[in-house]
Amino acid sequence: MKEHWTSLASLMGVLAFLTSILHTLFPPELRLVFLGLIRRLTRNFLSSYAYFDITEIDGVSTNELYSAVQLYLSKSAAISAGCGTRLSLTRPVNSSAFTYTLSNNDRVDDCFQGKPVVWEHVVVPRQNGGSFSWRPLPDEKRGFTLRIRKKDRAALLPKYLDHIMETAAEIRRRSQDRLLYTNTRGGGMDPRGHPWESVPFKHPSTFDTLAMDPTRKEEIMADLCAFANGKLFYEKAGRAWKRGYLLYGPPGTGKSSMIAAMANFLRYDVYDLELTEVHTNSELRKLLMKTTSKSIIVIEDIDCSLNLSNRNPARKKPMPLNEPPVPEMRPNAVGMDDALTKSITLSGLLNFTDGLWSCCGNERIFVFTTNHIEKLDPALLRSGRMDMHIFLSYCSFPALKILMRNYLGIEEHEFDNGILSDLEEAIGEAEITPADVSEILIKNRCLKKCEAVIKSLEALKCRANKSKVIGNVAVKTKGSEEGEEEEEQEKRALESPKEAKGTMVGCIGKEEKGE
Ligand SMILES: Nc1ncnc2c1ncn2[C@@H]1O[C@H](COP(=O)(O)OP(=O)(O)OP(=O)(O)O)[C@@H](O)[C@H]1O
Ligand SMILES: [Mg+2]
Repeated sequence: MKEHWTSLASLMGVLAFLTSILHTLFPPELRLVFLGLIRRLTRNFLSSYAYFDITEIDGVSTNELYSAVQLYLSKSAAISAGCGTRLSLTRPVNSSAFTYTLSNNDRVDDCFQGKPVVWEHVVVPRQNGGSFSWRPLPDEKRGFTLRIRKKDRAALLPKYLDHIMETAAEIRRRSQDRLLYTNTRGGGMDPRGHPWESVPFKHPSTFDTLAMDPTRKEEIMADLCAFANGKLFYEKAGRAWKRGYLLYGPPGTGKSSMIAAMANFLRYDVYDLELTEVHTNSELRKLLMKTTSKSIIVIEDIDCSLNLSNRNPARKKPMPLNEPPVPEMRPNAVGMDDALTKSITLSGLLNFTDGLWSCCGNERIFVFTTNHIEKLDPALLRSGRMDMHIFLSYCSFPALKILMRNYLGIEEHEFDNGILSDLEEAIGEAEITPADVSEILIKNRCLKKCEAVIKSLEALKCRANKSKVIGNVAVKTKGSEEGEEEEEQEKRALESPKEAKGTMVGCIGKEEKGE
C-alpha cells in the first residue's frame, strides 16, 4: 500500500513538473492545444471508453440527433426516477405537456440491451470571431457526449441511436397537440405548399364513452392495437402498412364519434377529406401524398361524395376476351381516369387505399362512413378493400348502460333489478339511436339519479309506443306490397349479410367472414 502511494506521489510530481514547464515555455494558446492533444491521446489509446460528441449545430444546420437525444433523455428511466440529477423544465411550442431536460454540464446513466452508457450535456461559451455565419448563432455551444465501452461499440451503434430517434419521435408526437386537417381550399395550396388546413383536434369521444356492445368494442380496439404495433408483420407479409374501416348505419348511431375515439385511442392526427372539394384524381393524389403517417384519413358519407355506381364508363363496354386490355379499360391504372373524365373517380380513390399508391406513407388508417351501404359500389365492399365493416345501429341495452353512466353518472350495480329489466324492454322496443337517447339523458341530467332514471325510462317507453304505432301504420299501408318488400329484403340480405344482422351495434371483420 505504501509503495502504491509513493508511486502515485511521484507521478503527481512528474505531472506538476511538466505543467510548470508548460507554463514557462508555452504561451497560453499553445498550452491549450497541447493539453487538448494529451487529453485526446489518453482518450484514444489508454481509455477503455469511446466518446461521441453530438453538437446542437452541425456546421450551419441544426443537428436533429441533438434534439432527439434531448427528448430521449427527458424520459430516460434515470431521470424520471429522480436520481438527484438537476433538470431543466421546458414546454415546447404547440404542446400542452412539459418536458424535462438534462441541465448544463450534468450527466446521466442509461442502459441499452444490457449495456451501460453515460450521457453528458456539455455547454461551453461560444468564442466570437474567427468563423463567419450567415445567421446569428447562440452564445453557447451545446452538445451531448456519449460515452460507451469500446467493446460495446459494434453492438450499440447504430441500433442505440435508431432507438433514440424513434423514441424521440414518439415522445414529440405524444406531447404535441394532435391536428384535424381539412381540404377546404380544394386542390389549392397555402404559401408553404400545403393543401391541408389544420386546427387542434380536441374531440372528447373515447372508446370508454362510446356506447356500443362491449365485446364488439374490445374487438375493434384489439384490431387497432394490432395494426399500430404491426410494423414488422406488415413488412414481413409484404403489405402496405394501412388498414381500412367502413362504418355504416343510420344517422346518429356514432360513426363520427367512433372515428374520434379511434384517433384518441391511437393518438393519430385526422384528415377529414372532403371529396366534393376535390376535382380531379391528380388533385386527390396530391392531397393524399401530403398526409403524414400515424393518421386517420376520413371520408364521411362516401355515397354522397362520389358517383360510386359509375366507377369507370369504359368498363361498361363488354371487352372481348381474346384482346389485351387497352389502358383506358383498366380501372385502377394511375392517371387513366383523369384522361378519361377529368374528374375524381372511385378508381382514383382505390389507387390510394389499395393500389400502387397505398404504400406512399406508412401507418395510415382509412375510414369511410355511409348511411346507405346498399348504394356503395361492390368494388368498395369486396373483401380485402375495407378490412373491417362495422355496423352501428339503434341503441342496444349494453349501449344504454354506457350512456347512462356517461350522462347520469349511474353505474350498473346502482340500478334496481326491476328498473333494469324495464329499461331493457323499453330500449329494445324503442328502436332509437344513441344520439336520441343522449338527448333524453341530457334533459334529465340535473335531476336526482333515481328521478332521472325514471324520467328517462318514461321517455323510452313513450318512444317504444310511438315505434309500435308507426310500425302498425306501416304494416297496414304497405299491405299488398309486403310480399314484394320481403322478397327484396331477402335479396338484399343475401347480397349483404352484414346489413341484415339486425339492431345490435355490431361489426363484421375479416375473421367473421372466415378469411
Ligand atoms: N354510439 C354512441 N356512443 C356515444 N354517443 C353517441 C353514439 N352515437 C351517437 N352519439 C351521440 O350523438 C351525437 C351524434 O353522433 P355521431 O355524429 O357520431 O353520429 P353519426 O353516426 O356520425 O351520424 P351521421 O350519420 O349523421 O353522421 C354525438 O355527438 C354523440 O354525442
Ligand atoms: Mg357522422
